[in-house]
Amino acid sequence: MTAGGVPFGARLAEAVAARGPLCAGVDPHPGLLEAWDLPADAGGLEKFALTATDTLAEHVAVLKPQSAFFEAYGAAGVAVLERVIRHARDAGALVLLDVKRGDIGSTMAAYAAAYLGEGSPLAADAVTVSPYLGFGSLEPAFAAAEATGRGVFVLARTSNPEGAALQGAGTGAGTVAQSIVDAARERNAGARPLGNVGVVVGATITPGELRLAGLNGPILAPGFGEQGATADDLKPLFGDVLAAVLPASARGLLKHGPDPAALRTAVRRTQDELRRVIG
Ligand SMILES: O=c1ccn([C@@H]2O[C@H](COP(=O)(O)O)[C@@H](O)[C@H]2O)c(=O)[nH]1
Repeated sequence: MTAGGVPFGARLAEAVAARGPLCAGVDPHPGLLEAWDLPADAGGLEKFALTATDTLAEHVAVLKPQSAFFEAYGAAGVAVLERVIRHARDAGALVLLDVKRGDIGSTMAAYAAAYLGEGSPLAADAVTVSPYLGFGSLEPAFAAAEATGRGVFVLARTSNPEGAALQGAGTGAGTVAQSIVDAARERNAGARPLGNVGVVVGATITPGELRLAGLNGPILAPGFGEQGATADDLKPLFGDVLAAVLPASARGLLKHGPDPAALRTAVRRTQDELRRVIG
């Protein structure tokens, strides 16, 4: 166990208690770079990502860089991502790297080493993973997370409308999405205060689609903000497990930049809205 010897679930609970549940996305969209009057090159990416990180990270429990927008600039983009991870952690935020990786076990072990391995330049506090090759294929990521005090968020029912047909498809035990939640619940059994296997459930989905009670793990809820979900949607959707929810917003915050004061105001306003419903 590394990361100070404290498991991810405990570190997350402490961060949320101190800073609230908002997960701020750092998504350097080309459209946002343009809106911030920055060039669509590695220099523009660096200015955007570090301004966003240095402004937001000290105010939120979790910062979620979207790897795709960094990878788009090749090695220079990945170098910026490494700096974003370091800056965010130095500011006291937990870093949830949104990479959505998933592969056969032997390859998954290499992804786990890259994103969850102690000393890796891209190691974050947690990553998103895709269970499309089977929940069990993610075992190397679960093992690495357990060994290093990090977390894994498994896609269950995503926020995009195209996810519904596949993830809502029935199996003997219910839907595909439900089977992912149930498998995560098993892995988190007995952990206190929260296990280190989270699920991704979009804040945009219909209430009642999933049974989340007893998950005993964190729930990343993207779709909050620019994709249309609001703070008032959270209670009907997550009910008794609301305290474990991390509502995630990227564009909804970042569109207020590049002025750091305006970004901070947007974060505070969003945190106040969440406090009203989550407490
Ligand atoms: O179900 C999912 C899983 C991940 N995402 C990611 O979250 C952000 C959302 O950005 P917004 O600007 O707040 O819409 C983005 O990085 C997605 O890849 C998601 O939206 N839905």
